[in-house]
Amino acid sequence: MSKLRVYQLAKELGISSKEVIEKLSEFGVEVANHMSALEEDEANIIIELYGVDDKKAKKPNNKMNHKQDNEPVVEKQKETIQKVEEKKHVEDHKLILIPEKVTVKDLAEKIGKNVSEVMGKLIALGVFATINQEIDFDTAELISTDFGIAIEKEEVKEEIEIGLEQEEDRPEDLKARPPVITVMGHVDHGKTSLLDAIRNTNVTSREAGGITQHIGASEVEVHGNKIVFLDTPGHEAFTSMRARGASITDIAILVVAADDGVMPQTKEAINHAKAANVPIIVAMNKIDKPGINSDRVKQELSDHGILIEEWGGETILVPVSAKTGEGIETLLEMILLAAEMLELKANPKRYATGTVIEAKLDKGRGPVATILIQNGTLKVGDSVVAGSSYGRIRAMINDKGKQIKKAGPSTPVEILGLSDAPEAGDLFHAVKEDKIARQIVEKRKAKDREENLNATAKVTLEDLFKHIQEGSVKELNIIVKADVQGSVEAVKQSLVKLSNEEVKVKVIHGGVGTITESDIKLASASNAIIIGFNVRPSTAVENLAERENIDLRTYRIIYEAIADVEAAMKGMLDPVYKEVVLGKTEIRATFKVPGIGTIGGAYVLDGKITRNAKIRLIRDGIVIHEGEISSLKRFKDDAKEVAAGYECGVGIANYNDLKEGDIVEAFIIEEVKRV
Ligand SMILES: Nc1nc2c(ncn2[C@@H]2O[C@H](COP(=O)(O)OP(=O)(O)OP(=O)(O)O)[C@@H](O)[C@H]2O)c(=O)[nH]1
Repeated sequence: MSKLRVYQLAKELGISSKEVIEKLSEFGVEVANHMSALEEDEANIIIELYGVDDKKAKKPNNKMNHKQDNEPVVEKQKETIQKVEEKKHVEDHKLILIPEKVTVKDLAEKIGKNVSEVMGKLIALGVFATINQEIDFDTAELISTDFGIAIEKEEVKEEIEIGLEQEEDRPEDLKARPPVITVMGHVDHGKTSLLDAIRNTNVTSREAGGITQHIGASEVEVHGNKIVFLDTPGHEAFTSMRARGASITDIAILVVAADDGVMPQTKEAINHAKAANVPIIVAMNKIDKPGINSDRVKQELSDHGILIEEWGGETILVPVSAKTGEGIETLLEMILLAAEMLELKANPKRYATGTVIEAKLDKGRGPVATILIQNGTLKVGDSVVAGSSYGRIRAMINDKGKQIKKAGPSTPVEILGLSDAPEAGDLFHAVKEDKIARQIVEKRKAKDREENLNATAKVTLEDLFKHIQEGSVKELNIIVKADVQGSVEAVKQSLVKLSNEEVKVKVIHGGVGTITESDIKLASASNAIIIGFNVRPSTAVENLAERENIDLRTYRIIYEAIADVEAAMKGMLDPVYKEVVLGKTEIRATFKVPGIGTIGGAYVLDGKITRNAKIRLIRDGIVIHEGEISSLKRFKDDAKEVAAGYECGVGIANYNDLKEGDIVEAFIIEEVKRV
């Protein structure tokens, strides 16, 4: 007699595979999944527990032992079982939520481990963090997984999203929902053909021949159970959508052509599905082709961490042919079984939430979006928000092209009535009233604008040529600041003359004085670079420029600035050397030392000053001298370097006009390794 599989036994007894697996586990029998084959005595445990003569019993009966005098023993056993079940239930449902950043201490506490254990794992990863140091979620997840503990990222609710906060679902409101499937695999392995074949098995005679609306997802029905398939290529669903925080797939079908085996995109698909923690079912396609070697495919899968059930692993592999239809029925059944194990549930009673799968601007119908409802029920007339668009549902169309009035969890629907087309991966929410929807979107748009302004890729002389070639830069905006008006004018004129057919050089602002915060802001808003002559920005301004990614260059000689810009435009900029500022030191007193000259009593404000550094003397933001250090002392002793927060005596070679309040900027010249 062939061995009974878990799901077959479960079906026999009218209970779920999950229940069988759990019961077996209580009796010390661990099985991988519903496909696992059971030994006779293992199956007997369950059969005895649920009763052979009462096949459809939903609850364990106490006919384990038919002798009346053993009744108390049976009762006791049940009580044991019950306790284990309760404990397991609590453990299963306790979600450990960890924020994007977490201190080592908090992580240890949350996952119930000693700080030293957590640190040990961190060190093994090459991360030397202190107890109060923050680590990111990915690292926290690696460590927790290592302990065998699953954690989830705590979503931070932003103030602007308050209108979307909803109460937690009550357990009694949760109802089973259909699984949502993504098909992944290497190019030409048959993803599209497989989806078509699946849809074709499912076309009812009424629909056959009718025009099926393409809405980016479709529902098929197998033995009265629904399965939702997304058309989005699996990779996209896993990369762009995941990057935007959307997780829409319950199970991934990995299509592997039997005649081709595991290929680069197959590997990628495996990695994506694993990273997203989505179970995989392998559809070994094209089995109708002659001379295929399925063992080779299985071996290759195993080499990439996918061990199939037949080889003692957990992954189900179904041989199929999208061409002949062979195996499609089994594949669908396996999807349903896997879905059963996941116990997918949602609450149809709440406002709908979901994810945008596709969206476009339709000439006749306006913005049209296909959304997958993941929780709640969406009704025509509901006020909704999706990304930065909002509106009221004017009409809903299902995947069969039929207008519907409402749609529950795991339903893909096309919706009309949004203000603009949202983006794929945008989250979708129905809200109480139009006003809330509009407010949320206004706030989101304002935030986007602010972020965009900050995130615009800024032009630099280094990458100017690349931008010119790509055609993305047609104008080079420059801000010129100099110590005297004459220099400003001279630089402006020389720069403007550099304009050529591809790019026009524009000096959008020029002025006398040091480089200020408002220069940086202007550069940021107009994507300009800043050139300074004999002027230096303060540390605060320098930091701002760095934060805003502004290319800020300072020169002593006009010709050098012009030459740099010219070279950059031709793609020949070759800054073999670059200046690295070490730190700034303030002169707080001056002393005349006979035979040596003026020495400044100084305080190192930031960074450091070193004996061998070059220096620049800055007074009121203007460079008045550039040269070298002649002496650097701490008290009476010569010092090699003095760090921030310390006092020192500084002498400048061939320069005696030191004044209180002068800034000595120390720098070195480093060679730039060109990429
Ligand atoms: N013999 C045979 N050919 C198949 C089968 N499934 C797909 N094909 C063929 O394989 C080729 C690729 O199939 P597609 O469905 O376009 O593959 P895909 O993975 O969707 O390809 P991309 O969308 O380009 O990534 C087509 O020529 C199909 O006719 C099958 O089961 N048997």
